[in-house]
Amino acid sequence: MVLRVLDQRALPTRIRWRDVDGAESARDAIKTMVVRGAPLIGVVGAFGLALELSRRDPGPEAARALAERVSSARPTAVNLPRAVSRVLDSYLRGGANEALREAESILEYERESARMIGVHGEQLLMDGDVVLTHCNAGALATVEYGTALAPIRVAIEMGKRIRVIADETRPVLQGARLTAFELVKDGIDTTLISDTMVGYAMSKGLVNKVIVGADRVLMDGHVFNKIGTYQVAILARTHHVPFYVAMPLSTLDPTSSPEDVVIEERDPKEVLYVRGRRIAPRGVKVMNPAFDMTPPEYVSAIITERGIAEPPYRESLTELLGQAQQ
Ligand SMILES: CSC[C@H]1O[C@H](OP(=O)(O)O)[C@H](O)[C@@H]1O
Repeated sequence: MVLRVLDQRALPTRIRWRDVDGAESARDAIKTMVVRGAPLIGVVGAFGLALELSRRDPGPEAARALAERVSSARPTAVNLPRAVSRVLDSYLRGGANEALREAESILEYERESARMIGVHGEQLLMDGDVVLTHCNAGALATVEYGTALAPIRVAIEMGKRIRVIADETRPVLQGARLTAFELVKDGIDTTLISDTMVGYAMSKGLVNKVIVGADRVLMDGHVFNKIGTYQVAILARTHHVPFYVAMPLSTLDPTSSPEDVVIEERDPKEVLYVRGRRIAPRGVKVMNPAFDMTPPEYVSAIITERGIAEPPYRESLTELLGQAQQ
């Protein structure tokens, strides 16, 4: 048995599939961003580990080592280690079949969470709104509805006229390549802008709301998301545009402090090249942090599958988490 995943590095110009049949192929698919997006890498990591455990039944020590290989593929999104840990615990507790059942349960959880984020988040959108989004937090980052794109999809399903502005999201271009791909395919009115145009669009009153996804959210509302999110949040605050974060509770990290979170530094080539063409001279230095942190004071509300959390976030997120654990 294998998990067939869409190679997102080839989108939007080519549809290319890749098989994940174990821990190493899952690690490689996640690390090289064949698949990306916090919930989706959790799902792929879970299945990669579960498929290997069900094929080899390697025993506890080897299983722990395999889990570590998958969990360490990317450091920032909390969904990955959480999902892998759930599969490992299931294997240690109940064997290989239990591990596969846990992976399937994680998939179903993310599918239903995405839909419910849409149902709750839709209430924040008004007919005629133009919603700006950053990076890709759609079906290609999760399962089906997405997170940031879920309220947009549900609002449109309910008859609201919603238009989207997607920024390109350098350097990996998830906005231009993935969000635009998804929304055009769905027939949703979408305008692509470069990252440098966000301030201009807001200054001209072209943006009514912002919704972004998340890779890790702390209990006090610090949001770790794609690089560039922080500056979108600052601009939204400056222009009095509500800035919403959409995330399943699987992305909530109840224990870490901001200084504990590792911001992934990716290959400088992602900045030096665009689709294989070099755009900067040899010898230039490069920074390539894949994520940044947005402090809670810039976050208008956090949309989850259990409802909408409003400041102060420690109280509201604790309440929603408590409901989820009942
Ligand atoms: C719904 S999680 C999507 C989240 O993941 C993206 O990062 P990457 O493309 O590097 O996996 C980005 O931060 C999105 O908001």
